[in-house]
Amino acid sequence: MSGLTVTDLHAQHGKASVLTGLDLTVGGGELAAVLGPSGCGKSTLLRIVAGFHAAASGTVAVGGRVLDDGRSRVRAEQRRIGYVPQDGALFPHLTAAGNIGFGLPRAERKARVAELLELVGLGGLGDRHPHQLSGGQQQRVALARALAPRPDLLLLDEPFSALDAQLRIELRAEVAAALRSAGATAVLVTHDVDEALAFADVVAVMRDGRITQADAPDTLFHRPVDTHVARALGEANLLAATFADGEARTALGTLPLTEPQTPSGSGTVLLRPRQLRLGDEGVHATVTAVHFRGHDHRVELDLVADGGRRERLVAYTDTAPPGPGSSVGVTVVGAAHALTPAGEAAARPEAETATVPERTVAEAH
Ligand SMILES: Nc1ncnc2c1ncn2[C@@H]1O[C@H](COP(=O)(O)OP(=O)(O)OP(=O)(O)O)[C@@H](O)[C@H]1O
Repeated sequence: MSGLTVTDLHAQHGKASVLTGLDLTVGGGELAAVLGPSGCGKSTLLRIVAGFHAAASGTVAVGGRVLDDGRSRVRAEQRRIGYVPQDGALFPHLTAAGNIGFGLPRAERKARVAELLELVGLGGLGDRHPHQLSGGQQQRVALARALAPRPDLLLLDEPFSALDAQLRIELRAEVAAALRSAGATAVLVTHDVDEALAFADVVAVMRDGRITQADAPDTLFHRPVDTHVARALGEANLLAATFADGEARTALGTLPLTEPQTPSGSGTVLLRPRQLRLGDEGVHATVTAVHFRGHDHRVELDLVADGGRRERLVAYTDTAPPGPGSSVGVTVVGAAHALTPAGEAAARPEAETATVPERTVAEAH
């Protein structure tokens, strides 16, 4: 199994800089997701790794073999990299089996195609043409075709984006399972946070042409390096705080910190909406809005802190909360995560971090 190492990668489209010093490491056999908004350069990154676009500088290596160093490049067809585009791009005149077997040596073709059809859950459908398959089935064929020549690395460019919500959820789990059983190293790019968290061992958050943080999904969600990553992973309560002795003083009281070694000073803490419990206990806040979402309620709250400062909060509750205008007690479950000015500066060395982060609830993705 081969890992991917991208170092200080810079890339341009014409005069526009798209990647500006991107680093990414994916271990052999690991599934990684690169998460970022539309237009941030995710496809450009994949296209450079695949060999369809040239790096301006930096290096791309797979299994220790340098494929592009900004000066010389290994040709795309010699890279042993599979690529699954958004729309699958199957050959319409070939059957599913014909698509998967295309380019394979004749001697092993039949057995390998049968094996792959099983792997992606399409046993028995090899004789169908793409127009006789559903969108999800077509994407499975595209995946099987990319895996067929046993690539060192598989690249998936938002391969589920054309599918409806339920199918996306099912297919991404199946694809992740198929890739794990094939022992593949894979990089998925997506703007869908649920997809990234559900699919990958390592999620890399992209911003301004670089990776801001790459970590296990749970670490990214609960211990982001800065407010941008905190918001990129889902709704975030970001409260003003002062830190001392491993605790944070906030408008919701004094809270333990995820990292007790946090230096004394002031900054912001992150609390996820599920960390807020509503009831009779705790600091009282005013309910400003309640949205019923089927599986839970999303509750917006207004809290007036010492000195008259307002904190807007969001909580997710299983039971129906009191309606807008009511007063409700808020208690915190678990530890708060400190986002210190020093931590923010380290995550974004060239960004301006002197500004106080907005203390509002992040927009839902
Ligand atoms: N061939 C091209 N010529 C000029 N500019 C391009 C080209 N391809 C992409 N760009 C620009 O480069 C930037 C990054 O594009 P890219 O497709 O890599 O983003 P992305 O994150 O994959 O977006 P999406 O999620 O919408 O696919 C965008 O501003 C885009 O307009």
